[in-house]
Amino acid sequence: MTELDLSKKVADRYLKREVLGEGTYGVVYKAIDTQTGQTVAIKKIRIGKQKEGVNFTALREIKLLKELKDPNIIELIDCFPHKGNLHLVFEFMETDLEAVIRDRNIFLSPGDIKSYLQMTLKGLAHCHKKWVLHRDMKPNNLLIGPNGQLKLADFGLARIFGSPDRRFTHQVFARWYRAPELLFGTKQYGPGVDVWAAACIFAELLLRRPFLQGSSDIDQLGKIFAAFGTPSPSQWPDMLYLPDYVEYQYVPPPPLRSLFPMATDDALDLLSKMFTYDPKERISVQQALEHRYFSCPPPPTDPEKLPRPAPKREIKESDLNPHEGPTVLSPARKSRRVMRDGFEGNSLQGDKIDDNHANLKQTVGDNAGTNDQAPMSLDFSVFGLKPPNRPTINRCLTEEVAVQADKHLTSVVVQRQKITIIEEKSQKPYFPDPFVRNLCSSCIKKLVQVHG
Ligand SMILES: Nc1ncnc2c1ncn2[C@@H]1O[C@H](COP(=O)(O)OP(=O)(O)OP(=O)(O)O)[C@@H](O)[C@H]1O
Repeated sequence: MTELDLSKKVADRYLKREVLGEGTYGVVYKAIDTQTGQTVAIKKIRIGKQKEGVNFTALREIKLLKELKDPNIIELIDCFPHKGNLHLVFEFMETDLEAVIRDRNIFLSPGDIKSYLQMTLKGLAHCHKKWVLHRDMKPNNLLIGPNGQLKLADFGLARIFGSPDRRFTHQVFARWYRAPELLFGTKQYGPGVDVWAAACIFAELLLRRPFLQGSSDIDQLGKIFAAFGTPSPSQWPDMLYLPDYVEYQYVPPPPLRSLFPMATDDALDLLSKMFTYDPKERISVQQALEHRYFSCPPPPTDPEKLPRPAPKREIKESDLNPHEGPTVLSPARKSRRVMRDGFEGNSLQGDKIDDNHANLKQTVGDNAGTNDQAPMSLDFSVFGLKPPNRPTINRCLTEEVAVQADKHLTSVVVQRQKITIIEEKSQKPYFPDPFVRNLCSSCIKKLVQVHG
């Protein structure tokens, strides 16, 4: 039997049902395994048409993932090539951690948070033991099964198929979980990148909102430094030699307690160890699991007793968590200019949001050395409102800010394409350039119409 016959035979085994969604690597279908009757999720990965057929190196690597069997890792039941696509068959999962975090009807007790973090770390520990990194940890990659078990999904895909293409809007927010060494362009990284991401998820569980919401890679580093202080070379000696290293203005670290007012001392201690700048000094997943946070009361909640989110597609806008908790604003980066000269013809709506970031990055490079005021990132909590939804393709992320800004601002002055927003009370410029930078041209027009 040829490889092709074999793959056709396997493909016939699964009865495709509805599309569950589309991710970075392709479409995911619900399906029934006709041999076992089991409901499965099939991820169809586009690998393009290749003359020599499917990419068997990728296939071989994927088969290795099949060996990664652990209660906290989603089981890769099967994989097969079919019509130029790789099909990965996974156990079907009900929901994911993002849905839990965002469902405001769910109260997460300290024991619940501990349980979710423990399951996350246990899954990671198993893979790190086998020298496999995840590289794309985020709450929607942590799936939750019918018995409350949390399982890591998309393991190793980033390595096998390359890093997710960040031009896709739905991938933009993966940067919120990226370790500083990745943001500084390191080529050599290890399990520490997953520990950092797990720390971001821990923080998100505590705050019920994403912790460090950078709008570009540069802004992401700014957010990180604002939260933990700008790292000194003695704190992280290798930092100076990283490919994309640039010096940031020094900011001292605020007390961690001020960012997580409700966390216990043990939780804060573990969090600070997971958020260590130098990846060589960062706590390992195994050490994290042995931290006293897990052995001291309260015990982690039994997975079966964890609060269950409403089925994914039934979550309504009104159920989303309001934005609460402290603000993290970015410190300025030295010697950079991010403001573009004009906005006309530079609409940044919808699926082009990330192009904006690309433009900004370009501008930074082009203007390195100028002394314009470096931007602070806009943090949505200054408006005391909910954070932006994770974007969908057609959503203008900045629109919401513009609308909220309406309530607080009195006028927008447009002068030689430079826009100043005047604050109501003080009548002084409010969030100058950096704020405007975050608005797309149509939002600016809207503001101008209202106030100008
Ligand atoms: N094993 C599974 N069981 C049930 N639903 C799943 C499973 N795997 C993925 N899904 C669903 O399919 C959809 C697409 O998933 P996929 O993992 O490809 O992308 P994503 O997680 O939405 O985004 P990204 O690619 O950026 O991680 C999501 O709604 C996801 O919840």
